[in-house]
Amino acid sequence: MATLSLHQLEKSFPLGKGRHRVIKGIDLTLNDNEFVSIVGSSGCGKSTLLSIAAGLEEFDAGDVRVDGRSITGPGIDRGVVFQSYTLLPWLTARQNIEFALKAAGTPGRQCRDIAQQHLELVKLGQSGDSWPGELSGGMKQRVAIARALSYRPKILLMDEPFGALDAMTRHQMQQLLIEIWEKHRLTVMFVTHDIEEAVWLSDRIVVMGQGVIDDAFDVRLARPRHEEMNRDPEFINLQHLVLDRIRHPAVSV
Ligand SMILES: Nc1ncnc2c1ncn2[C@@H]1O[C@H](COP(=O)(O)OP(=O)(O)OP(=O)(O)O)[C@@H](O)[C@H]1O
Repeated sequence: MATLSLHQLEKSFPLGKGRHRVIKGIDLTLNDNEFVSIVGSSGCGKSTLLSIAAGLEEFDAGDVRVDGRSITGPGIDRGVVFQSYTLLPWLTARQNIEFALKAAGTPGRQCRDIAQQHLELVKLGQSGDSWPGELSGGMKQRVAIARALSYRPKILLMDEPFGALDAMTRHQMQQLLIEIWEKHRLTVMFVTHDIEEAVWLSDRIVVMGQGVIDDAFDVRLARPRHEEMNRDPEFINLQHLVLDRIRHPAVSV
């Protein structure tokens, strides 16, 4: 069970002599095991919202709850993956995961086994001794996902995780993510600029306007999803609806 709920969230940054209100009273709940993508034009506040949910960014007012409990900072109930790989270059792939496990309080003797299990989960079972500099972008991002999942969070927060990857690798990573999501019953918040990716992956797509939730669309395509689905009229129609909403916001702010 893992629900993530944001209530009346407010966030502003200093700007000149005043403040720039970036999140304006957002209410959003991600249900247990739900895959929710957040899309919206550049600068509308997607990353800020995700960072607040991760506990990495403070907020001015409102409440963030995991299973009903207010959070005040990062926690092992939430795993986070960013676009930049954020691996420590002086540690091997396995050591990067072990480092996170130790920080999460896992007894030292268990760390190696858990790290190996998670390398296998992301199909890098043979690459544990590689240095980040020896890995491709897709492999680095798989290590970052393994690391985020290693301490068994029920919520995964991902900010443009595949944005830096080529189309083929990106597609492989999307498939891997869906496999992991189905196996581990995760609740996922996924920020992306790619509407096709959002439709392909999600149960629900939330469109942000400037600091607000502008609209939301349920994705009613059957699972498991497969490549040919992007020719399905429902898939294409939904892509157009989402794009249209980004271009023509419903909520004026
Ligand atoms: N640390 C900060 N200090 C000041 N302003 C910030 C800070 N972080 C974000 N902002 C501002 O907050 C607004 C929202 O930024 P945010 O990165 O959340 O948007 P985004 O929707 O994720 O954008 P993009 O799609 O381009 O990544 C922007 O106007 C940005 O300039």
